[in-house]
Amino acid sequence: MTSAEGAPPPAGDNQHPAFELVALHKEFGGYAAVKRAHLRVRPGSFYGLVGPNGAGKTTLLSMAVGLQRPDEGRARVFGIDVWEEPERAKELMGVLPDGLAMPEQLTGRELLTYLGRLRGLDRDTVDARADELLAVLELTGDVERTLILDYSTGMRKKIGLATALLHGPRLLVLDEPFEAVDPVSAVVLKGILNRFVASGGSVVLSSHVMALVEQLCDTVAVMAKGQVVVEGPVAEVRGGKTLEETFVELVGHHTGGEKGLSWLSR
Ligand SMILES: Nc1ncnc2c1ncn2[C@@H]1O[C@H](COP(=O)(O)OP(=O)(O)OP(=O)(O)O)[C@@H](O)[C@H]1O
Repeated sequence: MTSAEGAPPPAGDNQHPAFELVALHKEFGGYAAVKRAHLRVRPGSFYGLVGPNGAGKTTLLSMAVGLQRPDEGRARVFGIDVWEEPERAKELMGVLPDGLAMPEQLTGRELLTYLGRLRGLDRDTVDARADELLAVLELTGDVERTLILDYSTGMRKKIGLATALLHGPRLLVLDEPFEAVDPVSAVVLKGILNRFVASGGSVVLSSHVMALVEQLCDTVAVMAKGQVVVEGPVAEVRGGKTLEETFVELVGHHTGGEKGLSWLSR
């Protein structure tokens, strides 16, 4: 639903969910990777999406942000339909997809300048924001001359986060933002995300690190086999245990760790 005038909701308008996924469904060759999944993220929420390998998290998030067309279902950002009004939705959203393809022959600064200009920011604004983002994410000094081609995986995550933040979105959708990021940089990233939420932004992130989700997020959804099996405030979902214990109880069914691989025994 959009406002009567068709204009984007004003920055402080919290009458819509920040992110609303309705019955999103995707099959690959008859295999349902995501099965009519629902999510609702309230404005100002720090929302964690967890699930075992292959649960469907990346497929769900990539449909939700407009990168992969769903077979069925809807995705809305502050009431704006991602598939019907992609440009308006993208103004409101900053996205860090999994395995982001980047222009490899650019430096980090060139990438930010290029994307900033593409998104309609004036040159001075782009330069000022790029300066700040590169400094905060420790991508300055010698790194400034490094092409993205030669970036490490963690550096790619950081420049990816910078591109997601550059246009000042209200919602961040981040697929495994902490993967391969060193502990010092992780503290910096957490600080940035916490500040973003404290100033009224909303964050949805997927992660395999339960301690991190427990530490950062107020709400969590657990996905398994293409479905959201539990969703709620982290404290409620944990129910007195650690999130990791709850997660393993909900989706863990492996016992093979103690048997087999006998050739590894000394
Ligand atoms: N393009 C594709 N073609 C065929 N199958 C796919 C494709 N993309 C995803 N899948 C399948 O869909 C399922 C969900 O994959 P997805 O990457 O969404 O899971 P995930 O929860 O993000 O996993 P992980 O935690 O390992 O990153 C998997 O079985 C995967 O093999």
